[in-house]
Amino acid sequence: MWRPVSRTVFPERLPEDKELPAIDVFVCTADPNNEPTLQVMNTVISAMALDYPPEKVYVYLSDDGGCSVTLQALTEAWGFAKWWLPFCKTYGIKTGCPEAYFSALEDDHDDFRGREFNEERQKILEKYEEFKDSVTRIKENGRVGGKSISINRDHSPVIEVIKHDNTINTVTSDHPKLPLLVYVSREKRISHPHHFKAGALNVLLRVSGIISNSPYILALDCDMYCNGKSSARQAMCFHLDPNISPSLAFVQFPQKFQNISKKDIYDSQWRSGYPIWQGLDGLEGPILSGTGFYIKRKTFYGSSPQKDIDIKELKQTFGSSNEFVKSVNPKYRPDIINGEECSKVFQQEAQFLASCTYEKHTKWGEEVGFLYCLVEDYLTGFTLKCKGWTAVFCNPSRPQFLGSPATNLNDILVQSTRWNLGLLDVAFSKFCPLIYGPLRNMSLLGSMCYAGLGFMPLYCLPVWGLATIPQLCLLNGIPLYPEVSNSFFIVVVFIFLSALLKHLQEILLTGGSMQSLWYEQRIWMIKSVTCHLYGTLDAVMQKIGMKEGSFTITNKVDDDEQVQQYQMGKYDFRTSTMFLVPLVTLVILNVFSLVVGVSRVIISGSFNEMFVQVFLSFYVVAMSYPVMEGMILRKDKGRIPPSVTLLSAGFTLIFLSLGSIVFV
Ligand SMILES: O=c1ccn([C@@H]2O[C@H](COP(=O)(O)OP(=O)(O)O[C@H]3O[C@H](CO)[C@@H](O)[C@H](O)[C@H]3O)[C@@H](O)[C@H]2O)c(=O)[nH]1
Ligand SMILES: [Mn+2]
Repeated sequence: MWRPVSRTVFPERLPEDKELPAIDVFVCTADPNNEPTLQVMNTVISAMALDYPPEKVYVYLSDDGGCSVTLQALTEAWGFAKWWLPFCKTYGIKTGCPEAYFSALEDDHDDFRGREFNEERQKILEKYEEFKDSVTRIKENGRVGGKSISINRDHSPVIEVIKHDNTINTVTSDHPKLPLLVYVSREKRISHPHHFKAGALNVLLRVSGIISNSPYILALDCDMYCNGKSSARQAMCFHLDPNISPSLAFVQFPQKFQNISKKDIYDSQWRSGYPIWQGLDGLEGPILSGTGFYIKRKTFYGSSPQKDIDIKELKQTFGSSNEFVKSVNPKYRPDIINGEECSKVFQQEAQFLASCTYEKHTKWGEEVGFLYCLVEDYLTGFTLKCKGWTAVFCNPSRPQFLGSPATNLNDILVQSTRWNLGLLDVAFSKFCPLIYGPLRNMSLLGSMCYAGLGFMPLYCLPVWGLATIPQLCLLNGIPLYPEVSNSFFIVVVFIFLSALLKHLQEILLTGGSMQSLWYEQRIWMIKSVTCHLYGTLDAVMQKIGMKEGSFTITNKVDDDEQVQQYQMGKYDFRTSTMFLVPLVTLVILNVFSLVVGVSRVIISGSFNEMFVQVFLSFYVVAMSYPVMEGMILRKDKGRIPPSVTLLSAGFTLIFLSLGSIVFV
């Protein structure tokens, strides 16, 4: 049964601080050119500032770019955190993210706090400015030829405990307790596959295993900062609840975004997603969504809630590190946190665990850790459910994690193509949710939700069909749908309206406006005919071995002009011809079929039998107004280049000739 669940937590009922379990926070970054270093550091600092005993928080930054710039900036971040954390604590600042706090995105009512606070705030602001300057300087120095920072794709592992302080457990006013901060850059060799984010997370799982081995892990993308400080305690309300805890794998918070424009023309908030997460919470739990989740470490070690790890096969499964194998026992407390210096032996072991050959002949990425594919979150979460683990969806009114949305069409389409490829790749593998799910512990409804997402890229087929076949038939005088006077006409109207009204209902229930319907329908159509199509083609090519999947990092650098256009609700068509041509071709085809169709209806009086087809062309044309505007009226940089229009007109001609061959 579909039973959407809303949850409330009571953190005041948690046990005392000294009884709370430790948490390892994993932050991933991969490219300082596309992922602004300052933003990454803000995410790290916001995680350090979580409202949780600092000696029980260990923050790990994985740097897949292997850039010394990131390491240097992290050291600076640690220096700033020494000021920032006590300030947040003393004054109960609601967000631990300094950038959000100082840029007044935050609603901490500072005006009412008095002089002492204002002086202190000013001092911290100066420290923050100094920190920002030093990050800028570090980046300037790191640029090659004044351009971009070079990504090191061939290097040995680098693991550094940013500050390991023996006084970590003592508190004095000038020596605040800070969470341990660790920089991890795994070994990269061009000849070795590195499995993208999942590979990075698995290295973090191992390295953290011999440093802190915390029973819970919070994973964060580098652009998703902790907007609230209480997420850890909120998550523990579930993880420590004896009624659900034994089978509970993770607590997922929604991915929410700041600065979404009013019109949200690219549906960056992905509105349709979270009602499904809530519904799934009534079954086995929400889909794992890559970032903002607190997960039990044990779930990564291949066991099910009822069955423990097979001790005999430890080394075949986890690789040959004795230290790591010891850590698979949740009770194991590594030496480093008992106050020992970060020894040479430890360094060697950590480097071994982060080397690119470590996983050879082990089950990492296949059965343990994050599973290797482009959508590691979706697949890992799915297999956990199949083993009998459950999850909960925690969606408090104050968003606990906030990211920056993609603000231009190109970023949206590139990102979505990658997801589509990844999803379809899973859907067509042995993990096909419709088969693998029901054969294991998953309910049919739960499996169908996973399948709905996994097979989503195939939407390109019906959408392409609806955007071409009725139109070509109309042009060739072939009626496809019931006549208006036919009683079956009502069925067509019912199907069309019910789909539209269902979407409208979702929008209105989630605080959107009537207008949002058009924006969301439009971007859905744009995605269906472009990135769903390319994702599907990529998946097919990958299956037959003609192409290898790759993880193009989503750009996180905002271009001011693009942001302005986005905020005004203007589409930015500066994207590749590959994305524009299918879109423009379909628009031209529909305009043509509308004009000819209407003329034909008037001349031949066939309104009755051709109504639905004329209406479909009209609907597509009406939806595509911004595309036509981009082709004809706009003269700015974000318009559709005439060369694309010309090329698309050529493709339309091909369609028309094909249509007249097939349908005549
Ligand atoms: O080789 C890689 C590639 C990516 N990343 C990191 O992975 C995160 C997500 O990458 P991003 O480019 O932001 O991709 P998105 O499409 O925005 O990410 C969504 O989709 C991913 C794959 O499904 C999920 O892992 C993410 O959590 C989810 O936010 C970022 O922190 C990256 O730095 C790495 O560490 N190594
Ligand atoms: Mn992202």
